[in-house]
Amino acid sequence: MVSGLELAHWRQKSREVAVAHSISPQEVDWLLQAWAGLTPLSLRLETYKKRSEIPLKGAWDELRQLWEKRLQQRIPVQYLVGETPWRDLQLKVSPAVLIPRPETEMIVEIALDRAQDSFKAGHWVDLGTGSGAIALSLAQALPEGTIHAVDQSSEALSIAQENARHLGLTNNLEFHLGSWFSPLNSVQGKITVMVSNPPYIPTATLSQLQPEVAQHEPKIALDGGNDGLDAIRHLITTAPQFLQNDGLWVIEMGADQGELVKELLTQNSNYENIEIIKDLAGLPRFAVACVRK
Ligand SMILES: C[S@@+](CC[C@H](N)C(=O)[O-])C[C@H]1O[C@@H](n2cnc3c(N)ncnc32)[C@H](O)[C@@H]1O
Repeated sequence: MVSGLELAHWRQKSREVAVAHSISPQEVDWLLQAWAGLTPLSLRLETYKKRSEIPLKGAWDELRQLWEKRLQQRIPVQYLVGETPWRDLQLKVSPAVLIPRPETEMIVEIALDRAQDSFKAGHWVDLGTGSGAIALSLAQALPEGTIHAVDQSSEALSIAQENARHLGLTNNLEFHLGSWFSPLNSVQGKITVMVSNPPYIPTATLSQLQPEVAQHEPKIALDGGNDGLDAIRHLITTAPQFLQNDGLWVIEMGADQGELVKELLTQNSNYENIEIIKDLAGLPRFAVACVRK
């Protein structure tokens, strides 16, 4: 237990320290939401200040230690609290999975918008599912469909499965351990939509990323090989064998990879209706194509 006033004082000080460390002060509030159960509204209006006692999830000292860890070890706050909001889901995360990014949220709408109505009851795949963010959103939106969530990391797949159980989204979701399409022989040629946010950062760039990413997020989720396009090339080459004729191919990529990805798709005679789509920041972020065989 802690008083509202004490918490407000700590919050104010910590927000200042965050700015001095080039960390968003918003992160203090995320910690307080998770640790003290405060709502974004009560934080914004500071109504929590009037409360004489606020129950905490753990010890008051532990919260302060977590914040010190955030500052000194540059551990992302989402790993410290073990969860993150994404779209309308609250997802468990651990250092075994990439923290799902806000810019990825759009990929779900892109796939749902462009999929023909008849695809909605078909087989959808989320390749490199990580925390399960994309697959779970699809499972929620497509009760008639079957969503196959694939990852090469067994630890990541366990987190995705835990998220599915916790959110009650297990009915139309299947989990597969393995590399890209390789565990999906049973649906070969029958997949209606492939969605993937694969690793796409060039290996040499990894060490230049901010410490929160470079030191704490899983390398398998980030490293896209020499030019960052290893996984994307593989998905372009193998998808036509696994997707049905007319099937939809959707990926997220690096903001500077749009032209290259478009060229790779254009060079492959199995793709048409190639489209590069910008994210909310106006950066080319998604590639969509239709498989024609
Ligand atoms: C950029 S993360 C995306 C995670 C999640 N889909 C998201 O958007 O937050 C890439 C994911 O691909 C997985 N991955 C890397 N190589 C893979 C492979 N060969 N086969 C399947 N998954 C792979 C990683 O483990 C990681 O979970």
